Amino acid sequence: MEQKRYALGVDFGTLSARCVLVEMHTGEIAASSSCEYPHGVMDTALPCGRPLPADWALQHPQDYIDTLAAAVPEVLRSAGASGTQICGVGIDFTSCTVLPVTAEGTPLCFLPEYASEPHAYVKLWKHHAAQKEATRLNQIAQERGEKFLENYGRKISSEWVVPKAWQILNEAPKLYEKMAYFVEAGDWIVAQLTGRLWRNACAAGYKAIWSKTDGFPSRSFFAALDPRMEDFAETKLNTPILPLGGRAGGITARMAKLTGLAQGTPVAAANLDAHVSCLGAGLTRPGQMLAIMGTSTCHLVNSSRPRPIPGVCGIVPDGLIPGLIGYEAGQSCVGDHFSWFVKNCVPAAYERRAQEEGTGIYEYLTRLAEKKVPGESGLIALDWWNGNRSVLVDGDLSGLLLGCTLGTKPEDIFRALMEATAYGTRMILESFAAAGIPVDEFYAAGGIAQKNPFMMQLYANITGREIRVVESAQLPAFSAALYGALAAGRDGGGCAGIGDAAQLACRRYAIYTPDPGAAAAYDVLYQEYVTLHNYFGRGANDVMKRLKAMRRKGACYHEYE
Ligand SMILES: Nc1ncnc2c1ncn2[C@@H]1O[C@H](COP(=O)(O)OP(=O)(O)O)[C@@H](O)[C@H]1O
Ligand SMILES: O=C(CO)[C@H](O)[C@H](O)COP(=O)(O)O
Repeated sequence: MEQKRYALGVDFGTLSARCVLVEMHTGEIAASSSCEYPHGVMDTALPCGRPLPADWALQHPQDYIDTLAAAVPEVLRSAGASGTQICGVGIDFTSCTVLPVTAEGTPLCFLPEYASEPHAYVKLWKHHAAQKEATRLNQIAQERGEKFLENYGRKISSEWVVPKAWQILNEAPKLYEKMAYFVEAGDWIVAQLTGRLWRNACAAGYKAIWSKTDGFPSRSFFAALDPRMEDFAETKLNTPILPLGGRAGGITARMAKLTGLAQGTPVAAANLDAHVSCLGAGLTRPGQMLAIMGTSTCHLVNSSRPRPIPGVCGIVPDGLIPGLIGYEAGQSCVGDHFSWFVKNCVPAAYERRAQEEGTGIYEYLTRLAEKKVPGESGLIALDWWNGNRSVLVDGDLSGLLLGCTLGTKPEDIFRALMEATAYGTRMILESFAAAGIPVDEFYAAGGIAQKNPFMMQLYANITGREIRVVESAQLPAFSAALYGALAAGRDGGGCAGIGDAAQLACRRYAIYTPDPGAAAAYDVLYQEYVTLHNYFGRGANDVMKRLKAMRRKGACYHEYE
Protein backbone atom coordinates (compact mmCIF):
# COMPACT_ATOMS: atom_id res chain seq x y z
CA MET A 1 0.00 0.00 0.00
CA GLU A 2 1.34 3.46 -0.88
CA GLN A 3 2.89 5.35 2.06
CA LYS A 4 0.12 7.40 3.74
CA ARG A 5 2.04 10.53 4.52
CA TYR A 6 -0.61 13.04 5.58
CA ALA A 7 -3.84 13.64 7.50
CA LEU A 8 -6.18 16.40 6.34
CA GLY A 9 -7.97 18.82 8.69
CA VAL A 10 -10.58 21.45 7.82
CA ASP A 11 -11.59 24.13 10.36
CA PHE A 12 -14.88 25.84 9.48
CA GLY A 13 -14.71 29.11 11.45
CA THR A 14 -17.23 31.94 11.51
CA LEU A 15 -15.75 33.91 8.64
CA SER A 16 -13.75 31.34 6.66
CA ALA A 17 -12.61 27.75 6.40
CA ARG A 18 -8.96 26.83 6.96
CA CYS A 19 -7.45 23.58 5.64
CA VAL A 20 -4.15 21.92 6.59
CA LEU A 21 -2.15 18.83 5.61
CA VAL A 22 -0.32 17.33 8.60
CA GLU A 23 2.77 15.21 7.97
CA MET A 24 2.18 12.01 9.94
CA HIS A 25 5.79 11.29 10.89
CA THR A 26 6.64 14.75 12.17
CA GLY A 27 3.29 16.33 13.09
CA GLU A 28 4.31 19.37 11.07
CA ILE A 29 1.85 21.28 8.87
CA ALA A 30 3.08 20.56 5.34
CA ALA A 31 0.64 22.96 3.64
CA SER A 32 -2.39 25.11 4.41
CA SER A 33 -5.08 26.99 2.54
CA SER A 34 -8.11 29.06 3.44
CA CYS A 35 -11.24 30.34 1.82
CA GLU A 36 -13.71 32.99 2.97
CA TYR A 37 -17.41 32.19 2.79
CA PRO A 38 -18.90 33.99 -0.25
CA HIS A 39 -22.02 35.02 1.73
CA GLY A 40 -20.07 35.60 4.96
CA VAL A 41 -22.39 36.11 7.93
CA MET A 42 -25.90 37.07 6.72
CA ASP A 43 -27.10 39.34 9.53
CA THR A 44 -28.96 42.06 7.59
CA ALA A 45 -30.61 40.35 4.62
CA LEU A 46 -30.99 37.07 2.73
CA PRO A 47 -29.34 36.67 -0.69
CA CYS A 48 -32.75 37.52 -2.23
CA GLY A 49 -32.66 40.86 -0.39
CA ARG A 50 -35.29 40.01 2.25
CA PRO A 51 -34.25 41.99 5.34
CA LEU A 52 -33.49 40.18 8.61
CA PRO A 53 -34.60 41.43 12.05
CA ALA A 54 -32.10 42.41 14.76
CA ASP A 55 -30.02 39.68 16.44
CA TRP A 56 -30.24 37.29 13.47
CA ALA A 57 -27.09 35.63 12.11
CA LEU A 58 -27.42 33.17 9.22
CA GLN A 59 -25.12 31.40 6.78
CA HIS A 60 -25.56 29.74 3.41
CA PRO A 61 -24.68 25.99 3.40
CA GLN A 62 -23.53 26.14 -0.20
CA ASP A 63 -20.63 28.29 1.03
CA TYR A 64 -19.30 25.35 3.03
CA ILE A 65 -19.25 23.08 -0.03
CA ASP A 66 -17.68 25.80 -2.16
CA THR A 67 -14.92 26.39 0.40
CA LEU A 68 -14.21 22.63 0.54
CA ALA A 69 -14.03 22.48 -3.26
CA ALA A 70 -11.53 25.38 -3.23
CA ALA A 71 -9.42 24.78 -0.12
CA VAL A 72 -8.80 21.02 -0.33
CA PRO A 73 -7.48 20.84 -3.92
CA GLU A 74 -5.39 23.95 -3.12
CA VAL A 75 -3.73 22.33 -0.11
CA LEU A 76 -3.00 19.12 -2.07
CA ARG A 77 -1.49 21.20 -4.86
CA SER A 78 0.71 23.24 -2.56
CA ALA A 79 2.04 20.10 -0.87
CA GLY A 80 2.47 18.27 -4.17
CA ALA A 81 0.41 15.51 -2.61
CA SER A 82 -2.09 13.16 -4.19
CA GLY A 83 -5.36 12.22 -2.54
CA THR A 84 -4.13 8.65 -2.14
CA GLN A 85 -1.49 9.87 0.34
CA ILE A 86 -4.12 11.08 2.80
CA CYS A 87 -4.79 8.57 5.60
CA GLY A 88 -7.82 10.32 7.08
CA VAL A 89 -9.92 13.49 7.15
CA GLY A 90 -11.17 15.40 10.18
CA ILE A 91 -13.37 18.50 10.27
CA ASP A 92 -14.35 20.92 13.01
CA PHE A 93 -17.09 23.53 12.85
CA THR A 94 -18.41 26.43 14.85
CA SER A 95 -21.30 25.30 17.04
CA CYS A 96 -24.23 25.53 17.63
CA THR A 97 -24.45 26.26 13.90
CA VAL A 98 -27.58 24.39 12.85
CA LEU A 99 -29.79 23.90 9.81
CA PRO A 100 -33.09 22.20 8.89
CA VAL A 101 -32.72 19.42 6.30
CA THR A 102 -34.92 16.92 4.47
CA ALA A 103 -34.70 13.17 5.16
CA GLU A 104 -32.06 13.02 2.42
CA GLY A 105 -30.01 15.76 4.12
CA THR A 106 -30.90 18.55 1.67
CA PRO A 107 -30.90 21.97 3.35
CA LEU A 108 -34.43 23.44 3.17
CA CYS A 109 -32.98 26.69 1.81
CA PHE A 110 -31.91 24.74 -1.31
CA LEU A 111 -35.62 24.11 -2.07
CA PRO A 112 -37.06 26.88 -4.30
CA GLU A 113 -40.16 27.24 -2.14
CA TYR A 114 -37.99 28.10 0.89
CA ALA A 115 -35.24 30.20 -0.74
CA SER A 116 -36.71 33.40 0.73
CA GLU A 117 -37.60 31.92 4.15
CA PRO A 118 -34.98 33.02 6.75
CA HIS A 119 -35.68 29.98 8.95
CA ALA A 120 -34.65 27.67 6.09
CA TYR A 121 -31.02 28.81 6.35
CA VAL A 122 -28.19 27.92 8.71
CA LYS A 123 -28.57 29.58 12.10
CA LEU A 124 -25.02 30.53 13.00
CA TRP A 125 -23.81 29.92 16.57
CA LYS A 126 -24.04 33.73 17.25
CA HIS A 127 -27.73 33.95 16.18
CA HIS A 128 -29.38 35.56 19.25
CA ALA A 129 -32.99 35.95 18.05
CA ALA A 130 -34.14 32.93 20.09
CA GLN A 131 -33.60 34.61 23.45
CA LYS A 132 -37.35 34.73 24.16
CA GLU A 133 -37.52 30.94 23.69
CA ALA A 134 -34.40 30.40 25.81
CA THR A 135 -35.77 32.53 28.65
CA ARG A 136 -39.10 30.63 28.62
CA LEU A 137 -37.28 27.26 28.35
CA ASN A 138 -35.20 28.07 31.42
CA GLN A 139 -38.29 29.09 33.40
CA ILE A 140 -40.05 25.81 32.53
CA ALA A 141 -36.95 23.70 33.19
CA GLN A 142 -36.44 25.38 36.57
CA GLU A 143 -40.14 24.95 37.51
CA ARG A 144 -39.90 21.26 36.57
CA GLY A 145 -36.64 20.82 38.45
CA GLU A 146 -34.96 19.40 35.33
CA LYS A 147 -31.65 17.78 36.35
CA PHE A 148 -29.96 18.67 33.07
CA LEU A 149 -29.75 22.35 34.08
CA GLU A 150 -26.84 21.45 36.37
CA ASN A 151 -24.82 20.52 33.26
CA TYR A 152 -25.38 23.94 31.67
CA GLY A 153 -24.73 26.38 34.48
CA ARG A 154 -28.47 26.41 35.24
CA LYS A 155 -29.34 28.23 32.01
CA ILE A 156 -29.61 27.04 28.39
CA SER A 157 -28.18 29.64 26.02
CA SER A 158 -30.25 31.15 23.20
CA GLU A 159 -27.36 30.04 20.96
CA TRP A 160 -28.09 26.31 21.47
CA VAL A 161 -30.27 23.79 19.60
CA VAL A 162 -33.61 23.75 21.45
CA PRO A 163 -34.27 27.53 21.61
CA LYS A 164 -33.37 27.81 17.91
CA ALA A 165 -35.70 24.94 16.94
CA TRP A 166 -38.48 26.41 19.11
CA GLN A 167 -38.08 29.77 17.37
CA ILE A 168 -38.60 27.99 14.02
CA LEU A 169 -41.77 26.35 15.34
CA ASN A 170 -43.07 29.68 16.67
CA GLU A 171 -42.31 31.69 13.57
CA ALA A 172 -42.40 29.18 10.66
CA PRO A 173 -44.52 26.17 11.78
CA LYS A 174 -44.90 24.81 8.23
CA LEU A 175 -41.13 24.77 7.78
CA TYR A 176 -40.76 23.08 11.18
CA GLU A 177 -43.10 20.32 9.96
CA LYS A 178 -41.20 20.03 6.65
CA MET A 179 -37.86 19.69 8.52
CA ALA A 180 -36.89 16.00 8.83
CA TYR A 181 -33.78 16.73 10.93
CA PHE A 182 -32.26 19.75 12.68
CA VAL A 183 -28.52 19.15 12.32
CA GLU A 184 -25.20 20.70 13.23
CA ALA A 185 -23.41 22.13 10.19
CA GLY A 186 -20.36 20.06 11.10
CA ASP A 187 -22.40 16.87 10.94
CA TRP A 188 -23.96 18.07 7.68
CA ILE A 189 -20.50 18.53 6.14
CA VAL A 190 -19.49 15.02 7.29
CA ALA A 191 -22.70 13.73 5.68
CA GLN A 192 -21.73 15.49 2.41
CA LEU A 193 -18.28 13.85 2.61
CA THR A 194 -19.44 10.33 3.52
CA GLY A 195 -23.13 10.08 2.61
CA ARG A 196 -23.95 9.29 6.27
CA LEU A 197 -25.74 11.63 8.71
CA TRP A 198 -24.52 11.32 12.31
CA ARG A 199 -24.76 13.59 15.34
CA ASN A 200 -21.36 14.05 16.95
CA ALA A 201 -21.42 13.40 20.68
CA CYS A 202 -19.44 16.58 21.45
CA ALA A 203 -22.00 18.96 19.92
CA ALA A 204 -24.90 16.83 21.19
CA GLY A 205 -23.53 17.13 24.72
CA TYR A 206 -22.66 20.81 24.77
CA LYS A 207 -25.42 22.19 22.53
CA ALA A 208 -28.39 19.79 22.35
CA ILE A 209 -28.93 18.86 26.02
CA TRP A 210 -27.88 15.24 25.38
CA SER A 211 -25.98 13.09 27.84
CA LYS A 212 -24.48 9.62 27.46
CA THR A 213 -26.36 8.46 30.57
CA ASP A 214 -29.73 10.22 30.16
CA GLY A 215 -29.99 10.87 26.42
CA PHE A 216 -32.15 13.89 25.46
CA PRO A 217 -34.69 15.51 27.82
CA SER A 218 -38.05 13.75 28.24
CA ARG A 219 -41.09 13.98 25.96
CA SER A 220 -42.96 15.67 28.78
CA PHE A 221 -40.30 18.38 28.98
CA PHE A 222 -40.55 19.14 25.28
CA ALA A 223 -44.38 19.02 25.48
CA ALA A 224 -44.18 21.58 28.31
CA LEU A 225 -42.42 23.93 25.90
CA ASP A 226 -45.06 23.37 23.22
CA PRO A 227 -47.29 20.33 22.69
CA ARG A 228 -46.11 20.24 19.07
CA MET A 229 -42.54 19.64 20.29
CA GLU A 230 -43.31 16.53 22.35
CA ASP A 231 -41.56 14.23 19.85
CA PHE A 232 -38.84 16.77 18.92
CA ALA A 233 -35.88 14.65 20.09
CA GLU A 234 -37.30 11.39 18.71
CA THR A 235 -37.87 12.90 15.27
CA LYS A 236 -35.85 16.00 14.49
CA LEU A 237 -32.75 14.94 16.46
CA ASN A 238 -33.02 11.27 15.63
CA THR A 239 -29.66 10.70 13.92
CA PRO A 240 -27.21 8.19 15.48
CA ILE A 241 -24.70 9.64 17.96
CA LEU A 242 -21.01 9.19 17.05
CA PRO A 243 -18.42 9.53 19.86
CA LEU A 244 -15.31 11.72 19.70
CA GLY A 245 -12.70 10.17 17.38
CA GLY A 246 -15.23 7.81 15.84
CA ARG A 247 -15.17 6.99 12.14
CA ALA A 248 -18.16 8.44 10.24
CA GLY A 249 -17.46 6.64 6.97
CA GLY A 250 -15.39 7.09 3.79
CA ILE A 251 -15.15 9.80 1.13
CA THR A 252 -17.85 9.27 -1.51
CA ALA A 253 -17.13 9.15 -5.24
CA ARG A 254 -18.84 12.57 -5.65
CA MET A 255 -16.68 14.16 -2.98
CA ALA A 256 -13.53 12.47 -4.33
CA LYS A 257 -14.25 14.16 -7.65
CA LEU A 258 -14.93 17.54 -6.03
CA THR A 259 -11.91 17.60 -3.69
CA GLY A 260 -9.23 15.34 -5.17
CA LEU A 261 -9.32 13.06 -2.11
CA ALA A 262 -9.37 9.31 -2.71
CA GLN A 263 -12.74 7.59 -2.54
CA GLY A 264 -13.09 5.67 0.74
CA THR A 265 -10.61 7.83 2.71
CA PRO A 266 -11.74 7.58 6.36
CA VAL A 267 -13.58 10.61 7.76
CA ALA A 268 -13.82 11.27 11.52
CA ALA A 269 -16.89 12.38 13.44
CA ALA A 270 -17.27 16.16 13.29
CA ASN A 271 -15.92 18.15 16.20
CA LEU A 272 -16.43 21.67 17.56
CA ASP A 273 -13.99 24.33 16.45
CA ALA A 274 -12.72 25.05 19.95
CA HIS A 275 -13.09 21.63 21.63
CA VAL A 276 -11.14 19.87 18.88
CA SER A 277 -8.04 21.85 19.82
CA CYS A 278 -7.37 20.20 23.20
CA LEU A 279 -5.86 17.19 21.44
CA GLY A 280 -3.74 19.23 19.02
CA ALA A 281 -2.32 21.26 21.91
CA GLY A 282 -1.59 18.09 23.88
CA LEU A 283 -3.89 19.30 26.70
CA THR A 284 -5.13 15.94 27.92
CA ARG A 285 -4.77 16.46 31.68
CA PRO A 286 -7.20 18.05 34.20
CA GLY A 287 -6.52 21.69 35.12
CA GLN A 288 -5.20 22.84 31.73
CA MET A 289 -7.51 25.59 30.38
CA LEU A 290 -7.44 26.37 26.66
CA ALA A 291 -8.96 29.64 25.36
CA ILE A 292 -9.65 29.61 21.63
CA MET A 293 -9.75 33.32 20.80
CA GLY A 294 -11.43 34.35 17.56
CA THR A 295 -14.72 36.00 16.72
CA SER A 296 -15.70 34.63 20.11
CA THR A 297 -13.68 32.89 22.81
CA CYS A 298 -14.29 29.40 24.17
CA HIS A 299 -12.69 28.51 27.52
CA LEU A 300 -12.23 24.75 27.84
CA VAL A 301 -10.86 22.74 30.75
CA ASN A 302 -10.92 19.07 31.78
CA SER A 303 -11.56 17.80 35.27
CA SER A 304 -11.99 14.41 36.86
CA ARG A 305 -14.81 15.81 39.03
CA PRO A 306 -18.34 16.92 38.06
CA ARG A 307 -19.06 20.27 39.74
CA PRO A 308 -21.97 22.67 39.00
CA ILE A 309 -20.70 26.10 37.93
CA PRO A 310 -23.16 28.99 37.39
CA GLY A 311 -22.89 30.31 33.84
CA VAL A 312 -20.80 27.47 32.44
CA CYS A 313 -21.94 26.55 28.91
CA GLY A 314 -21.62 22.80 29.27
CA ILE A 315 -20.24 20.00 31.45
CA VAL A 316 -19.86 16.88 29.31
CA PRO A 317 -18.13 13.58 30.16
CA ASP A 318 -15.73 12.69 27.29
CA GLY A 319 -16.65 16.08 25.76
CA LEU A 320 -13.06 17.23 25.22
CA ILE A 321 -10.89 14.18 25.95
CA PRO A 322 -12.26 10.64 26.47
CA GLY A 323 -12.25 9.65 30.13
CA LEU A 324 -12.41 13.22 31.53
CA ILE A 325 -15.24 15.67 32.17
CA GLY A 326 -15.01 18.59 29.72
CA TYR A 327 -16.11 22.04 30.90
CA GLU A 328 -16.94 24.78 28.37
CA ALA A 329 -17.37 28.47 29.21
CA GLY A 330 -17.13 31.31 26.76
CA GLN A 331 -17.56 34.86 25.54
CA SER A 332 -19.85 35.15 22.52
CA CYS A 333 -18.17 38.34 21.34
CA VAL A 334 -14.40 38.93 21.39
CA GLY A 335 -12.93 39.57 17.94
CA ASP A 336 -16.38 40.75 16.87
CA HIS A 337 -15.94 43.81 19.14
CA PHE A 338 -12.84 44.80 17.18
CA SER A 339 -14.41 44.00 13.83
CA TRP A 340 -17.45 46.17 14.72
CA PHE A 341 -15.18 48.98 15.95
CA VAL A 342 -12.99 48.97 12.83
CA LYS A 343 -16.01 48.87 10.51
CA ASN A 344 -18.02 51.59 12.30
CA CYS A 345 -15.85 53.86 14.46
CA VAL A 346 -12.36 54.34 13.00
CA PRO A 347 -11.76 57.65 11.15
CA ALA A 348 -10.61 57.44 7.53
CA ALA A 349 -7.43 59.27 8.56
CA TYR A 350 -6.45 56.26 10.69
CA GLU A 351 -7.04 53.90 7.76
CA ARG A 352 -4.93 56.18 5.55
CA ARG A 353 -2.05 56.37 8.05
CA ALA A 354 -2.11 52.58 8.48
CA GLN A 355 -1.88 52.16 4.69
CA GLU A 356 0.92 54.72 4.46
CA GLU A 357 2.82 52.73 7.10
CA GLY A 358 2.06 49.49 5.24
CA THR A 359 0.34 47.94 8.23
CA GLY A 360 -3.14 46.57 8.93
CA ILE A 361 -5.68 48.70 10.80
CA TYR A 362 -5.75 46.25 13.75
CA GLU A 363 -1.96 46.41 14.03
CA TYR A 364 -2.03 50.24 13.66
CA LEU A 365 -4.65 50.70 16.40
CA THR A 366 -2.83 48.20 18.63
CA ARG A 367 0.42 50.07 18.28
CA LEU A 368 -1.27 53.34 19.32
CA ALA A 369 -3.17 51.64 22.15
CA GLU A 370 -0.15 49.97 23.70
CA LYS A 371 1.54 53.35 24.24
CA LYS A 372 -0.94 54.06 27.04
CA VAL A 373 -0.68 52.81 30.62
CA PRO A 374 -3.54 51.02 32.45
CA GLY A 375 -6.30 53.48 33.28
CA GLU A 376 -4.80 56.33 31.22
CA SER A 377 -7.79 56.39 28.83
CA GLY A 378 -10.25 56.74 31.72
CA LEU A 379 -12.47 54.20 29.96
CA ILE A 380 -14.02 50.90 30.96
CA ALA A 381 -16.30 48.70 28.87
CA LEU A 382 -18.58 45.70 29.35
CA ASP A 383 -17.76 43.18 26.59
CA TRP A 384 -21.41 42.47 25.72
CA TRP A 385 -21.80 43.84 22.20
CA ASN A 386 -23.31 40.45 21.37
CA GLY A 387 -24.73 39.52 24.73
CA ASN A 388 -23.08 37.55 27.53
CA ARG A 389 -22.47 33.80 27.22
CA SER A 390 -20.59 33.15 30.50
CA VAL A 391 -21.17 33.69 33.41
CA LEU A 392 -24.60 35.40 32.91
CA VAL A 393 -25.88 33.40 29.85
CA ASP A 394 -28.01 36.31 28.60
CA GLY A 395 -28.20 37.28 24.94
CA ASP A 396 -30.39 40.27 25.84
CA LEU A 397 -27.51 42.17 27.47
CA SER A 398 -25.61 44.71 25.37
CA GLY A 399 -22.33 46.58 25.38
CA LEU A 400 -21.34 49.48 27.64
CA LEU A 401 -18.55 52.03 27.22
CA LEU A 402 -18.05 54.33 30.22
CA GLY A 403 -15.80 57.35 30.72
CA CYS A 404 -15.71 58.95 27.28
CA THR A 405 -14.75 62.64 27.08
CA LEU A 406 -14.08 65.01 24.21
CA GLY A 407 -10.48 63.90 24.49
CA THR A 408 -11.18 60.19 23.97
CA LYS A 409 -9.32 58.76 20.99
CA PRO A 410 -10.18 55.70 18.82
CA GLU A 411 -7.17 53.84 20.24
CA ASP A 412 -8.48 54.47 23.76
CA ILE A 413 -11.76 52.77 22.88
CA PHE A 414 -9.98 49.93 21.04
CA ARG A 415 -7.86 49.30 24.14
CA ALA A 416 -10.91 49.48 26.44
CA LEU A 417 -12.60 46.79 24.32
CA MET A 418 -9.51 44.55 24.50
CA GLU A 419 -9.31 45.09 28.29
CA ALA A 420 -13.04 44.32 28.67
CA THR A 421 -12.66 40.93 26.96
CA ALA A 422 -9.80 40.16 29.35
CA TYR A 423 -11.92 41.18 32.37
CA GLY A 424 -14.62 38.80 31.07
CA THR A 425 -12.06 35.99 30.92
CA ARG A 426 -10.92 36.77 34.49
CA MET A 427 -14.58 36.58 35.61
CA ILE A 428 -14.81 33.09 34.07
CA LEU A 429 -11.56 31.96 35.72
CA GLU A 430 -12.89 33.17 39.09
CA SER A 431 -16.15 31.24 38.57
CA PHE A 432 -14.16 28.00 38.09
CA ALA A 433 -12.05 28.71 41.17
CA ALA A 434 -15.19 29.40 43.24
CA ALA A 435 -16.70 26.08 42.09
CA GLY A 436 -13.61 24.12 43.01
CA ILE A 437 -12.52 23.28 39.47
CA PRO A 438 -8.79 23.99 39.38
CA VAL A 439 -7.22 25.83 36.47
CA ASP A 440 -3.49 25.35 36.95
CA GLU A 441 -2.28 26.30 33.46
CA PHE A 442 -3.76 28.75 30.92
CA TYR A 443 -3.20 28.26 27.19
CA ALA A 444 -4.47 30.33 24.29
CA ALA A 445 -4.84 29.74 20.56
CA GLY A 446 -6.98 30.99 17.65
CA GLY A 447 -6.72 33.93 15.29
CA ILE A 448 -6.35 36.63 17.93
CA ALA A 449 -3.77 34.79 20.03
CA GLN A 450 -1.70 34.39 16.89
CA LYS A 451 -2.10 37.95 15.64
CA ASN A 452 -2.01 40.23 18.67
CA PRO A 453 0.90 39.82 21.16
CA PHE A 454 -0.08 43.03 22.96
CA MET A 455 -3.55 41.65 23.65
CA MET A 456 -2.02 38.48 25.07
CA GLN A 457 0.17 40.58 27.37
CA LEU A 458 -2.98 42.44 28.48
CA TYR A 459 -4.56 39.07 29.30
CA ALA A 460 -1.53 38.12 31.41
CA ASN A 461 -1.63 41.48 33.24
CA ILE A 462 -5.39 41.38 33.83
CA THR A 463 -5.74 37.71 34.81
CA GLY A 464 -2.48 37.76 36.76
CA ARG A 465 -1.55 34.48 35.09
CA GLU A 466 1.11 33.21 32.75
CA ILE A 467 -0.43 32.79 29.29
CA ARG A 468 1.01 30.15 26.93
CA VAL A 469 0.06 30.80 23.32
CA VAL A 470 0.23 27.56 21.33
CA GLU A 471 2.51 28.24 18.38
CA SER A 472 0.41 26.34 15.83
CA ALA A 473 -0.74 28.69 13.08
CA GLN A 474 -4.01 26.77 12.65
CA LEU A 475 -4.56 24.76 15.84
CA PRO A 476 -8.22 23.76 15.23
CA ALA A 477 -7.53 22.53 11.68
CA PHE A 478 -4.33 20.79 12.87
CA SER A 479 -6.26 19.06 15.65
CA ALA A 480 -9.05 18.06 13.27
CA ALA A 481 -6.40 16.36 11.11
CA LEU A 482 -5.29 14.32 14.15
CA TYR A 483 -8.89 13.11 14.54
CA GLY A 484 -8.78 12.17 10.86
CA ALA A 485 -5.68 10.10 11.63
CA LEU A 486 -7.57 8.52 14.55
CA ALA A 487 -10.42 7.57 12.20
CA ALA A 488 -7.86 5.89 9.91
CA GLY A 489 -6.29 3.93 12.74
CA ARG A 490 -2.75 2.59 12.88
CA ASP A 491 -3.38 0.03 10.10
CA GLY A 492 -4.66 2.80 7.85
CA GLY A 493 -1.49 4.83 8.28
CA GLY A 494 -3.00 6.99 11.06
CA CYS A 495 -2.97 6.87 14.85
CA ALA A 496 -3.85 3.98 17.17
CA GLY A 497 -5.58 6.12 19.84
CA ILE A 498 -5.72 9.49 21.65
CA GLY A 499 -2.35 8.90 23.37
CA ASP A 500 -0.73 8.08 20.04
CA ALA A 501 -2.25 11.16 18.35
CA ALA A 502 -1.22 13.39 21.28
CA GLN A 503 2.41 12.47 20.52
CA LEU A 504 2.03 14.68 17.41
CA ALA A 505 0.61 17.62 19.40
CA CYS A 506 2.10 21.10 19.13
CA ARG A 507 3.93 21.87 22.37
CA ARG A 508 5.69 25.05 21.30
CA TYR A 509 4.50 28.17 23.15
CA ALA A 510 4.96 31.94 23.24
CA ILE A 511 4.92 32.78 26.96
CA TYR A 512 3.41 35.98 28.43
CA THR A 513 3.97 36.67 32.13
CA PRO A 514 2.15 39.37 34.15
CA ASP A 515 3.89 42.72 34.62
CA PRO A 516 3.55 43.36 38.40
CA GLY A 517 2.89 47.11 38.08
CA ALA A 518 0.28 46.72 35.37
CA ALA A 519 -1.31 43.79 37.17
CA ALA A 520 -1.71 45.88 40.34
CA ALA A 521 -3.38 48.69 38.37
CA TYR A 522 -5.71 46.20 36.63
CA ASP A 523 -6.74 44.65 39.96
CA VAL A 524 -8.26 48.04 40.80
CA LEU A 525 -9.86 48.50 37.37
CA TYR A 526 -11.23 44.95 37.40
CA GLN A 527 -13.22 45.75 40.56
CA GLU A 528 -14.89 48.59 38.63
CA TYR A 529 -15.71 46.05 35.88
CA VAL A 530 -17.25 43.68 38.46
CA THR A 531 -19.41 46.50 39.86
CA LEU A 532 -20.74 47.38 36.39
CA HIS A 533 -21.06 43.67 35.45
CA ASN A 534 -23.25 42.92 38.45
CA TYR A 535 -25.26 46.16 38.26
CA PHE A 536 -26.25 45.82 34.58
CA GLY A 537 -26.07 42.01 34.34
CA ARG A 538 -27.79 40.75 37.44
CA GLY A 539 -31.07 42.71 37.47
CA ALA A 540 -30.30 45.89 39.43
CA ASN A 541 -31.13 47.84 36.27
CA ASP A 542 -32.55 46.15 33.14
CA VAL A 543 -32.04 49.21 30.95
CA MET A 544 -30.07 47.13 28.43
CA LYS A 545 -33.05 44.81 27.95
CA ARG A 546 -35.48 47.72 27.62
CA LEU A 547 -33.29 49.33 24.99
CA LYS A 548 -33.02 46.05 23.07
CA ALA A 549 -36.79 45.64 23.19
CA MET A 550 -37.18 49.13 21.68
CA ARG A 551 -34.61 48.28 18.99
CA ARG A 552 -36.45 45.08 18.12
CA LYS A 553 -39.71 47.00 17.79
CA GLY A 554 -37.87 49.60 15.70
CA ALA A 555 -39.54 52.00 18.09
CA CYS A 556 -38.74 55.67 18.27
CA TYR A 557 -39.03 57.80 21.35
CA HIS A 558 -42.46 59.38 20.70
CA GLU A 559 -44.13 55.96 20.92
CA TYR A 560 -43.03 55.86 24.54
CA GLU A 561 -44.13 59.37 25.46
N1 LIG B 1 -4.67 41.86 15.00
C1 LIG B 1 -5.87 41.57 15.56
N2 LIG B 1 -6.13 41.94 16.84
C2 LIG B 1 -7.33 41.65 17.40
N3 LIG B 1 -8.33 41.00 16.75
C3 LIG B 1 -8.10 40.62 15.48
C4 LIG B 1 -6.88 40.87 14.82
N4 LIG B 1 -6.96 40.36 13.55
C5 LIG B 1 -8.22 39.80 13.43
N5 LIG B 1 -8.89 39.97 14.58
C6 LIG B 1 -10.26 39.48 14.88
O1 LIG B 1 -10.20 38.06 14.90
C7 LIG B 1 -11.47 37.51 14.52
C8 LIG B 1 -11.27 36.33 13.57
O2 LIG B 1 -10.70 35.31 14.35
P1 LIG B 1 -10.24 33.91 13.65
O3 LIG B 1 -9.86 32.98 14.73
O4 LIG B 1 -9.24 34.25 12.60
O5 LIG B 1 -11.54 33.45 12.85
P2 LIG B 1 -12.84 32.62 13.35
O6 LIG B 1 -13.46 33.39 14.48
O7 LIG B 1 -13.71 32.60 12.11
O8 LIG B 1 -12.37 31.25 13.77
C9 LIG B 1 -12.26 38.64 13.89
O9 LIG B 1 -13.35 38.95 14.76
C10 LIG B 1 -11.29 39.82 13.82
O10 LIG B 1 -11.97 41.03 14.18
O1 LIG C 1 -19.56 28.22 20.80
C1 LIG C 1 -18.78 27.78 19.98
C2 LIG C 1 -18.07 26.51 20.26
O2 LIG C 1 -18.68 25.87 21.40
C3 LIG C 1 -18.55 28.48 18.68
O3 LIG C 1 -18.09 27.57 17.73
C4 LIG C 1 -17.53 29.58 18.86
O4 LIG C 1 -17.97 30.42 19.88
C5 LIG C 1 -17.43 30.34 17.55
O5 LIG C 1 -16.21 30.11 17.02
P1 LIG C 1 -15.21 31.27 16.51
O6 LIG C 1 -15.18 32.33 17.55
O7 LIG C 1 -13.88 30.58 16.35
O8 LIG C 1 -15.77 31.75 15.22
